[in-house]
Amino acid sequence: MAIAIKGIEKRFADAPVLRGIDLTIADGELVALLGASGSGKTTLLRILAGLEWPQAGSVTVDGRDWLALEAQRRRVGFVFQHYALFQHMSVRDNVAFGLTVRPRASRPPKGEIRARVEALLDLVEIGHLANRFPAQLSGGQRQRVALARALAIEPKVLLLDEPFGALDARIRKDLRRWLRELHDRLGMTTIFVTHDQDEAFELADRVVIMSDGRIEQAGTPDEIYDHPASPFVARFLGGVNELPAELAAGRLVVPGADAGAVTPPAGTDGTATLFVRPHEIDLVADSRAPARIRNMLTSGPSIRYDVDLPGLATPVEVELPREAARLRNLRRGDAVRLRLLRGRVFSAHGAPLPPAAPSPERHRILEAAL
Ligand SMILES: Nc1ncnc2c1ncn2[C@@H]1O[C@H](COP(=O)(O)OP(=O)(O)OP(=O)(O)O)[C@@H](O)[C@H]1O
Repeated sequence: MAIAIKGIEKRFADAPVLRGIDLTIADGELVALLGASGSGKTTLLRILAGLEWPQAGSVTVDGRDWLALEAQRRRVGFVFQHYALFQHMSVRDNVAFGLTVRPRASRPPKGEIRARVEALLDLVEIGHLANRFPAQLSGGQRQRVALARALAIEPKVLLLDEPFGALDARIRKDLRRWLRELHDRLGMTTIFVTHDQDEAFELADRVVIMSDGRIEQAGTPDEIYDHPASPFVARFLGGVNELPAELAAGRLVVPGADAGAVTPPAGTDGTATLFVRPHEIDLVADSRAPARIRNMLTSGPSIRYDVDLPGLATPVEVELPREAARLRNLRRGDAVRLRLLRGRVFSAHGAPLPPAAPSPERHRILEAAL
């Protein structure tokens, strides 16, 4: 089902929680809502589920006005972080619940319910646990039961609110992969809320970054990683250096660093900020350079350097692959030139500046660095 959300506004006792949400989700898409606590993710999900109503805006699903439909008629599967399984019911009965409580006219016959539940338990790989009770299951197993229960009504849209939030990191990773495969097999439109950036980027076709009731950016993981739309998104993704820069006559100047490889943005001259990730910087020993290595530490397959650049309060973080670091043979206290290989430029008032066409100089520098 394709979902079109337009101009959704929601206030709780005059406190705005959603401030004009516009989002279109394609049929069969897997979308992650990612954002800090309180940014409105759960509220948006609850509006889609029919558990909350907005003060303004519309939601249409395959062209149908969803806000006019009661929750039960939306055919939505919903899984919360704190999966409320019925403790007194077996796994089998929990999964069958949504079907057995249907009005007689739309309730499938008993035999069909049984067959559907067996098939679902197999699908989520817990057929052998059908007779157990929730208290006899691990967290990951309970989560699978909750998903099977949500899938039993053959939802057209699956909404997951931090579905793996309460589980430990390793199980989360396994369940992530499993959920992606399940989604691809069943092909329904799925929206899930998460705090976890890795989870959103690994699992979703598209990630929607929310902040303070607004969508900051919606895009594929690559689009968001490579082209953050605002300093907020660039910072939210984390692990980025912010270097003061100047744009002058089509050139990007970063004091104390060599920015020749960064595509200078087209736009007006003036002050800007370059957002550059640690692995997008190379270091070259240069006794005349103003930057100094303050610290270095081994971090798995790479070496991380803290580099002091005059005028900057915090050191610039640089990450080189081990082999490159060995060739550079740098030590603490060495003077180095920072060669910026890539980066995103935002003007002083925060707007991203569109990149200009790649220059031959950029190609030359990038080739030399690789
Ligand atoms: N029923 C309610 N009554 C009043 N305020 C509410 C209600 N539900 C949510 N809020 C407020 O709305 C804001 C957004 O909450 P929401 O749960 O949508 O955020 P979230 O992004 O999902 O956060 P989290 O990641 O912590 O779950 C919060 O400030 C919250 O306190």
